[in-house]
Amino acid sequence: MQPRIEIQDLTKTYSSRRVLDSISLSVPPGHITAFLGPNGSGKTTTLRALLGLARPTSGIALICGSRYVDLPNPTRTVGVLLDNAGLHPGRTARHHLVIAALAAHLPPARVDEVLELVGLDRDADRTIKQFSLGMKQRLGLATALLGDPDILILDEPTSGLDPAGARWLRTTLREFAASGKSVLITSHVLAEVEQIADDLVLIGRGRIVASGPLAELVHEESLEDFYLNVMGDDSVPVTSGLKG
Ligand SMILES: Nc1ncnc2c1ncn2[C@@H]1O[C@H](COP(=O)(O)OP(=O)(O)OP(=O)(O)O)[C@@H](O)[C@H]1O
Repeated sequence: MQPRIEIQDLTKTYSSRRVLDSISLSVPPGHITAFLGPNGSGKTTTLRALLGLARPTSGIALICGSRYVDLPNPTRTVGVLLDNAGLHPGRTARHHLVIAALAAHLPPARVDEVLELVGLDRDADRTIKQFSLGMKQRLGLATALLGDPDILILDEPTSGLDPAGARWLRTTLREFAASGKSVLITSHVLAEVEQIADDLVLIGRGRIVASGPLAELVHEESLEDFYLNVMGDDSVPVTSGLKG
């Protein structure tokens, strides 16, 4: 079966600094893959390369066998939550989603559906500048779900979500995967990841350091213990260490 997401030997350098070093990973249908690693290890850069937002120095990054830019209906294929930089503070949530739906040739009725799905229906007509971090995150998720895609690519989706929101997201992603759809998610909240991920890919300083099914990689210990063991010194920021 063709992987929904396939990255092979992806390398990215910024001004001769190699931030991704021959990254490979794949996400099959029906799987939730968690892409984990310390701050600055290369997760967002990998997602940006996959989404055509950063040009790979070498290697390939494909969605359903195509580069993102070559997908005929990107919004219907893949829903993306990267950061919430695209949210205009003066627009209402509904206005933001209507514009996104029009741009993607999606039926406007879908806007009310996703507002309800993420629990923002009662706040739909408030401006985004009045939104809390978690509400912006819910709106970002609503935007990702607009096209009813087969794939979700979510960069730290739980950040800012309250416990009810985090539980809603877990349930939504599990149902999404159970229906044969695929998720690639980054997160630093390992207790959340432990509850939903099928597969893990760990990256440290631009290199894959472990990958495989969660159930095969993590046995007796917690995911946090596994992660910290695998990462070793890579999990400690280079500049840390207060001198006493
Ligand atoms: N546009 C850029 N120009 C130069 N360096 C960059 C650029 N974007 C990212 N980097 C560098 O690439 C490395 C990987 O960054 P990236 O944002 O991918 O990390 P991350 O794993 O997503 O981190 P975090 O967990 O903090 O979000 C970092 O050293 C970062 O400084």
